[in-house]
Amino acid sequence: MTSRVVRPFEGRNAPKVIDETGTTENLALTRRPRRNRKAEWARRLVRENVVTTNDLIWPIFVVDGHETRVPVASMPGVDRLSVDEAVRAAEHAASLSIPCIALFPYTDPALRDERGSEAVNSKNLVCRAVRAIKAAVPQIGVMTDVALDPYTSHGHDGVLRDGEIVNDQSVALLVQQALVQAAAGADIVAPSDMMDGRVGAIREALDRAGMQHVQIMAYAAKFASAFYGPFRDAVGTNATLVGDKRTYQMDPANGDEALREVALDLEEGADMVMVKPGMPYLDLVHRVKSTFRVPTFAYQVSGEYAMIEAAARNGWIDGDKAMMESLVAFKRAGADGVLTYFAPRVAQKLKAES
Ligand SMILES: NCc1[nH]cc(CCC(=O)O)c1CC(=O)O
Ligand SMILES: [Mg+2]
Repeated sequence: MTSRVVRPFEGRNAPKVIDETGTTENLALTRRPRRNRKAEWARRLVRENVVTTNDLIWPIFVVDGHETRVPVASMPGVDRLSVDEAVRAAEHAASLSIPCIALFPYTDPALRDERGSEAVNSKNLVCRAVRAIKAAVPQIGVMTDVALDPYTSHGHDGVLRDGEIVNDQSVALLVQQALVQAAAGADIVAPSDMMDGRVGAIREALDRAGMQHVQIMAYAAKFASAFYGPFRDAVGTNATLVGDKRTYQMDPANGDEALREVALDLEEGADMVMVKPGMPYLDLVHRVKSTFRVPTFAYQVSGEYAMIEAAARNGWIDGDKAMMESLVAFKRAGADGVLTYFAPRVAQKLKAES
């Protein structure tokens, strides 16, 4: 062995070079953490967290058309799917045992208006997709996004009046939107708009309409983030968005406030809560889970996906390994599940390894 002690150091455990070949005395270590890492079987034995297919929610973009797949340039590997293709994707997800998919529409620009009226049209693209998917693949969970941004001419999640996103008037529309989605067959409605009081209002309206079984996943701690850029390409809101969303989405500097937001949504009846984005906010995934002990989800958002894919496609990181590492990090932080564009790839990989 040619290993040598380079820097001299003293103490009980100092290894002494005992001959000119560089051989040393063993350190008198009681604890050697490396023992538990000595082989793959040993690492498997002490592994604290695992990613399973049960942890995955797959976000899917839908678009008008027939047998149509429109690539999202800023999300390599992700396409917008026409309803028939979305049904095929749902079948694929079910065959991989992915428990749930989440639908996001690219709304025809001609249908976008000041109030986002298309959001409450019971025959809109998302409602049609939900009906088709639930008819063909009833065993998969379908989640819909409650927010006006893909439907408004200004790209905001609520109603814009005199330069302000007006809260209570927005909530009234969001309630109608959640109702048409639930009536179409959505299993989970997921308000991502960050208006105050919308969870309670939606819960009450669903219950009054006899839809007590419809779950609410609240985007409870959602931040005004630069990591949503590619998503806004996918749903066409980069083109429409006027200004930014900082009067309703949270300031990335705040952590305690996220706990207050989560507490409110739980009081109002949220069944599950979400932290979004994911990786830059793992501290909050951990704090939310350890504070409330409720089903807690993280959204690995479009920009996170795009960063990993861009680096991988440049040969700068190993994409598959980075994907799995990012997902186990969510589990380690305490997430019960992750919304991720990688879902089918992860499920495929887990299936191949089992
Ligand atoms: N209500 C909009 C919405 N729902 C999910 C995302 C982002 C998801 C992603 O980036 O993957 C956004 C973007 C936004 O708030 O502008
Ligand atoms: Mg809130």
